[in-house]
Amino acid sequence: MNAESLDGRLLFAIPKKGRLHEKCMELLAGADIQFRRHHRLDVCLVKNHPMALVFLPAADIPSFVGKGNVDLGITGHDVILEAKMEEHVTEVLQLNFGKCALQVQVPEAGSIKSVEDLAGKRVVTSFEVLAGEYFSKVDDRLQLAGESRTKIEYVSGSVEAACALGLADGIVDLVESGDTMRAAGLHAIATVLQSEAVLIKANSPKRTEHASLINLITSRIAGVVAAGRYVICEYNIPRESLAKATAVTPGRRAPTISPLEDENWLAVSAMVEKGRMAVVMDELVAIGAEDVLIFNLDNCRV
Ligand SMILES: Nc1ncnc2c1ncn2[C@@H]1O[C@H](COP(=O)(O)OP(=O)(O)OP(=O)(O)O)[C@@H](O)[C@H]1O
Ligand SMILES: O=P(O)(O)OC[C@H]1O[C@H](OP(=O)(O)OP(=O)(O)O)[C@H](O)[C@@H]1O
Repeated sequence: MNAESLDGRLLFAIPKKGRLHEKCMELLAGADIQFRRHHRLDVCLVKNHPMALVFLPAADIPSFVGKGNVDLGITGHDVILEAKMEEHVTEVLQLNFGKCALQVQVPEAGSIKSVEDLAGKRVVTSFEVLAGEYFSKVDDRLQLAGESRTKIEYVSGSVEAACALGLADGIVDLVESGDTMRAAGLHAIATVLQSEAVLIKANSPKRTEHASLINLITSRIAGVVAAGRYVICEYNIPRESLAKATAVTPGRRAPTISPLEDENWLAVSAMVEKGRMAVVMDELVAIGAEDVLIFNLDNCRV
């Protein structure tokens, strides 16, 4: 592929590997962004839009978008702050995956119990900017100066091994399930920030002709994300219990209510947040609902 074939195309950056890659592939399919990625090629043309995908490390995406070389991107909120790009990009959508927390961790068995205990000692991390800012505030608060301030050291991966290897007294690393942390004999003593994957766009794009395509792609991706967040709940309810039942399933705008052949009963259909699904079903059954059905959404525009 040559540079000319990218002329006039919107550039959309996607994490090339790691935790966010697979979910991004699902989002692109759900948004009907069609492409064929040739083996080892990191740029590929989209067949059904004037767009090209660029596959990049998640950590590099904020600066490509922030500098306007790339128009749209998907990456973690954490790496946007680590790259100091929060004023150069707009987080257009939260994508409801890649959820994790950047936490200060220390050996479970050791004598360090708090951030104040750790201050002034050695901290190893892949997030040297965020860890540096965090401990700089702690050091200021404790009035630590010069050699007494916390020493932050960068490593690019396997951060959790640093304490066992004698390189660090504590680490700052991402935690999702906590399995990695526990397996390394560590526990969290503070949270620096919460993160999830986000769709970002350039605040100062090099090309301005793509605004309407950016809006179209954003709305398609928003539809796929919402489809993963909601289910459709349908049930039958005795007419006299309708008010109680619709208080449990108010829907996004309002529930759909249809008559049944039996005039004492009504059918209700409403969108429900996936995370509330089991509780909603419990409550509906307790109120007298029958035939409670849950349907997943493939896609939607809400
Ligand atoms: N355990 C996790 N759970 C959820 N999201 C995560 C997790 N680890 C990382 N992330 C998110 O994914 C982003 C990229 O992290 P990842 O470790 O996949 O990066 P990578 O260095 O590009 O890939 P790899 O680790 O394969 O080299 C992080 O900045 C964070 O936003
Ligand atoms: O709390 P958990 O669910 O165990 O997830 C946390 C781990 O996930 C990430 O690493 P990843 O597995 O992506 O590999 P990496 O160390 O190569 O970045 C992160 O750096 C932690 O090590």
